[in-house]
Amino acid sequence: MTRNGRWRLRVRTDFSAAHQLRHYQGKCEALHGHNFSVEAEVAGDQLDAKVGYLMDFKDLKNRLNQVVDTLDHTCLNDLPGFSTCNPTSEELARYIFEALDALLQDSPVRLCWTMVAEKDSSMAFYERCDHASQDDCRRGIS
Ligand SMILES: Nc1nc2c(c(=O)[nH]1)N=C([C@H](O)[C@H](O)COP(=O)(O)OP(=O)(O)OP(=O)(O)O)CN2
Ligand SMILES: [Zn+2]
Repeated sequence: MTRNGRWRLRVRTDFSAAHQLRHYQGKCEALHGHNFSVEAEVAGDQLDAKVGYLMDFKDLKNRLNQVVDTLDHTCLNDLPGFSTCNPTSEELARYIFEALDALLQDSPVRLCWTMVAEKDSSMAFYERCDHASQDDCRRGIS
């Protein structure tokens, strides 16, 4: 059967960490902590023929948690990934995107975006931006 649609899956997790924003003019320049929320969304157009899912939510969340575990209960500024850039929500979303994207190479889905929020009212997204259409966030489509 020919289909025009595709599926997207989104998973959510969180971590706690300390950070300070160098060059920030204000209280965030001092060391402080957040309970960060993290989301990741993937897309694909092939369901597993037997189970009828794109990818097991559990598997996707495990891979996201593998990345997030490298940040949990750390001082983010001390991590190698943030030696030259501030651990802002923006940089954290990019870091998580790149690490998770690598972990999804053997999977049937393509990572679309990641999101990091310090609180419910402020969040940063990092999304794929390559030659393929932004909208065609799936493998094999150019
Ligand atoms: N674009 C971004 N802006 C800010 C970031 C960031 O990562 N990206 N980060 C911070 C600090 O981490 C700061 O700790 C944020 O604290 P917060 O309590 O949210 O700041 P406010 O005092 O402005 O919060 P209220 O909503 O007023 O309570 C700052 N900006
Ligand atoms: Zn902060």
